[in-house]
Amino acid sequence: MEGGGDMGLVEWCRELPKIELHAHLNGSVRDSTLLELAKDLGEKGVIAFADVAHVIMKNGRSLPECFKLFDLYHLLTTDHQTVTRITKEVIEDFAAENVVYLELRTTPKKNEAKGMTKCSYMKAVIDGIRAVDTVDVDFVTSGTSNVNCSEATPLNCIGSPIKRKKIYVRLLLSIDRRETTAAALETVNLAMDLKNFGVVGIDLSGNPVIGEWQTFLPALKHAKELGLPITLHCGEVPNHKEIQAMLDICPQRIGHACFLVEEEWKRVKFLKIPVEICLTSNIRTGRFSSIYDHFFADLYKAKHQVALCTDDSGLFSTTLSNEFYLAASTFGLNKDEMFLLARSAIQSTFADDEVKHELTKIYDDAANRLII
Ligand SMILES: CNc1ncnc2c1ncn2[C@@H]1O[C@H](COP(=O)(O)O)[C@@H](O)[C@H]1O
Ligand SMILES: [Zn+2]
Repeated sequence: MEGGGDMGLVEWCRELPKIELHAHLNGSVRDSTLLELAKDLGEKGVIAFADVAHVIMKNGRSLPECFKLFDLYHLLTTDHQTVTRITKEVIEDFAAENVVYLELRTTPKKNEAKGMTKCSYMKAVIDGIRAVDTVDVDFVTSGTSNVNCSEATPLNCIGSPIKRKKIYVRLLLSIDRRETTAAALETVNLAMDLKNFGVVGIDLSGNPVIGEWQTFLPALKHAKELGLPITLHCGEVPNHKEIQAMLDICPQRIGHACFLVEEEWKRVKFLKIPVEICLTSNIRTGRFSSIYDHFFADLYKAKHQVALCTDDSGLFSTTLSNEFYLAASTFGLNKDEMFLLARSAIQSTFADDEVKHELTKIYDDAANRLII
């Protein structure tokens, strides 16, 4: 290791300014919060707390188990007040790990029983961003917005604008693979309405064995036409027809890419599509029996643009610092290389040039401390 003084690798990975590009809001909730929420619902007789607590604390989950768990998470978290709370906590947790730029993704949800629309869900998320108090947040990209949403409080009336910069938070709106074309289109239109509230793109996620590509395609095409960047959960299962179709629309990034075969990798490399890599998630869900088999090393050697990410830091009990440590210790990267890897994610963000410039300055400042 060349720099960073006597700092041990764990501490160094934590100190390193990091950029998180693939984090699902509900997958990033603290276990302690989930347990507290489950206890509340248990006392109200809505769920059996003992069964739920056991599931929340379990380690190592298959991909189908993860999606069952998300249904439970959503039962616990999907009311306005709780959405606001978890958003606040998740941002504070990322900031505590020295994440300097967070692209947080979430699926806007309708829940008639709670009087929730996709728009009011997002308003609750935005309230959560504004409620962060352990760090300063750069979030609002512009002062006003035309939100065609029938909320009592228009989004452009929520609280005061920008605080002093510390962590940049931007949002991606996720389309869940269970959704209809109409619901997916609604999400894209909402993203467009919220561009002035930190929304920078669209994600496609959810259980990869559910849903047809043709269902999402009109919404993704619409996003493209509107100039909204897209990232896709691509190749989480070996569905090669869908992988081809996904690459055909040239997304700005892809996530996971676990089951891509050589021809598909050739296309990803040719198209220079950055890949969001979630090591712990891929191992925990059983895609790779050993981390040494992970394709990270191949992409890294090929100098293909990659970003280390957590996916679901709560669900998989990880942090972005831990993901960097894992990469360094497994693939033998030194501190200089890790620093450049972290910094290189700037180009893959969906942020505007001004933010990219600010992030570059953050890394320039940190370089003296961490690698010289
Ligand atoms: C394990 N790998 C994964 N693959 C695919 N989709 C995933 C995922 N992890 C999370 N999600 C998606 O994110 C939602 C939870 O956050 P939000 O409710 O949107 O905040 C899940 O319901 C799923 O649709
Ligand atoms: Zn994901």
